[in-house]
Amino acid sequence: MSADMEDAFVQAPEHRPKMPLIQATDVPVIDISPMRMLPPGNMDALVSELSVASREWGIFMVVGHGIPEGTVTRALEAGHAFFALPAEKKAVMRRTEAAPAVGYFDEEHLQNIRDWKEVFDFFPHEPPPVGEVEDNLVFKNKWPEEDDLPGFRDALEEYANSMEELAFMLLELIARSLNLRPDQLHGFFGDQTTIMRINRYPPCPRPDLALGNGRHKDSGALTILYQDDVGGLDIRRRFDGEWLRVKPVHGSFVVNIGDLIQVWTNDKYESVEHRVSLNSEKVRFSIPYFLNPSINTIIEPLQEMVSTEDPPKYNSYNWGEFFSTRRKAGFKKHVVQINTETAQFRKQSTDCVE
Ligand SMILES: O=C(O)CCC(=O)C(=O)O
Ligand SMILES: [Fe+2]
Repeated sequence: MSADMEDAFVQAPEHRPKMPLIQATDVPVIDISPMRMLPPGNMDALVSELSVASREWGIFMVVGHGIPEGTVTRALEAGHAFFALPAEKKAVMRRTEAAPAVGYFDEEHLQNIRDWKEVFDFFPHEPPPVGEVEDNLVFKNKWPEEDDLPGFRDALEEYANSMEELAFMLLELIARSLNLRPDQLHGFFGDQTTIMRINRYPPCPRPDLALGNGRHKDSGALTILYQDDVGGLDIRRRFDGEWLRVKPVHGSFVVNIGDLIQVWTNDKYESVEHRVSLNSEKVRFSIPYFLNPSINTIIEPLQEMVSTEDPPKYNSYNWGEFFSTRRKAGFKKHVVQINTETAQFRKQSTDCVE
């Protein structure tokens, strides 16, 4: 199809980016500094801003988070150094079909089409093994040798610790905005399966045909994303399906409401569909932190979020099984696409009438 790019990367015509994109100028930017004051400042305004952003957008940016710029710079520099390693060093850390959870990878297939990117993933807390079943994921990080990349692991762990603190602050704000106990969501994250990732999107000869990340919704609880100033993150506007570019805001993090919050809130908050567009000149880096619950969590709408007038819109599902299927599905192209969307657990209208 294209002389300078393999067909594996080519998106179906309806999913190709149509340039130029509209800039999303009004994605909410939320200053969370009242959360960090001792004693905490008045949070009412903050909680209601967050509620509107989560309800209407499913995505917002946070500033006033208190994370030192140096923490971000060190993680970013570590990422640059990692991808500059010789291919044979990266190959040692490569995801394998038997252990497709974390490590280095450059063949992820979101929506069964290859993404134009390379990634390094790790678990900030290695989760306990799932059990005896042979088919299960191996939860073991694959770090480079310290001699090859001095300070790499420290820089990423420092960044992950900051993200964890921020993630728990956001969970508290979300809980407050739903009139739940401030720590009500915290209990889901005991043996968390959170993943941190560094994405490197190289310049692409055909940004009109390929994507750095195919369209998707994040399946965990929350994603906190650093993006550099190149730009490429696009979100899909709900009311008309139009794709908009999220302009990078220096010093901010992008927060995505994930599918789990959508299910827990029985659709009061909704995750946002997004993707990454490419360009032919610049390398782009981003660092997502995917806050995921404990492996054996049963996911279903929270009792407090349902009523006789608003019955549960989702069937229960097991996070570990879903997580494992989704990680495995993205490992390669399948003849028949595997359904790894949270939407598969939505009750059909006939299920509701029991
Ligand atoms: O690189 C980005 O801006 C977004 C990445 C993303 O959506 C993901 O890794 O899930
Ligand atoms: Fe994403």
